[in-house]
Amino acid sequence: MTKSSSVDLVTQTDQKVEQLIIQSVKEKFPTHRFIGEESVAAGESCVLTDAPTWIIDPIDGTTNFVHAFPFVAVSIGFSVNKQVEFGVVFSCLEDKMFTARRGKGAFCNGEPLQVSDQEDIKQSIIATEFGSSRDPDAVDRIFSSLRNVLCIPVHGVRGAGTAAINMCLVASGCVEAYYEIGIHVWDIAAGSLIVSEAGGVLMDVDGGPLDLMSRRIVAANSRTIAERIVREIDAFGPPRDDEPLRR
Ligand SMILES: O=P([O-])([O-])O[C@@H]1[C@@H](O)[C@H](O)[C@@H](O)[C@H](O)[C@@H]1O
Ligand SMILES: [Mg+2]
Ligand SMILES: [Mg+2]
Repeated sequence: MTKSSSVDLVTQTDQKVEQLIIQSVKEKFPTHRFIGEESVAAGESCVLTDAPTWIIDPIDGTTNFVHAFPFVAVSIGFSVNKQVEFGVVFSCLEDKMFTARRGKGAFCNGEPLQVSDQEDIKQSIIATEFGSSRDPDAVDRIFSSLRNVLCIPVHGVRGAGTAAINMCLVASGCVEAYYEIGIHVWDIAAGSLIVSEAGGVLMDVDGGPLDLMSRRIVAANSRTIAERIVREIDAFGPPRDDEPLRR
């Protein structure tokens, strides 16, 4: 089925996985709150409060899932006082479980993760996505930023088709940075902690501090690389996740 547009997909599997996660967590933590992609699509509110909150993307990479393009993930972040305390991204087909707890490091299948130490953007690979907007003005701006980044020049630009896995690629040192405009809080909550606990940095595409609800992110191995990318991005602002009339 489709949601906000003909290219914004959802399957029964997305909905079932989200229900399964929420039901099983609720049994143990009945007072906790949830922000789940498919619950929000069904009309639930999407406001991040100070209360303990599970932020869930049941399938990150639904378009990949529908087409059998082999990168999909389950992403779960847990926040208290609007700060992510732990994050888990399971890259299902790679069978890789990425985990991070604030102040305790990031891991893949139990092995510690460390971002790349490459500080020369010209020796870097950058990950990004085209997103699910097909509004011509937004697409022009995404392409203009992409052209600017590619022509720095960088070694390459890649995209796995899932924000969560792109962020785990930053944490693993396979790419130096990931940026995107148009993602949602459930795409990045877990991945943001995994990147920072692997030694990386997070910022808004305008160089300010990351705002999980702003639908914009730069996640990089270093401030140098992040700020260099920020210089090339045409930063526009889609409706925020916590804006009541965003859908
Ligand atoms: O919808 P979904 O498959 O959970 O999540 C998707 C992301 O992971 C993808 O990388 C991004 O470009 C899309 O805008 C969308 O947010
Ligand atoms: Mg997603
Ligand atoms: Mg999803």
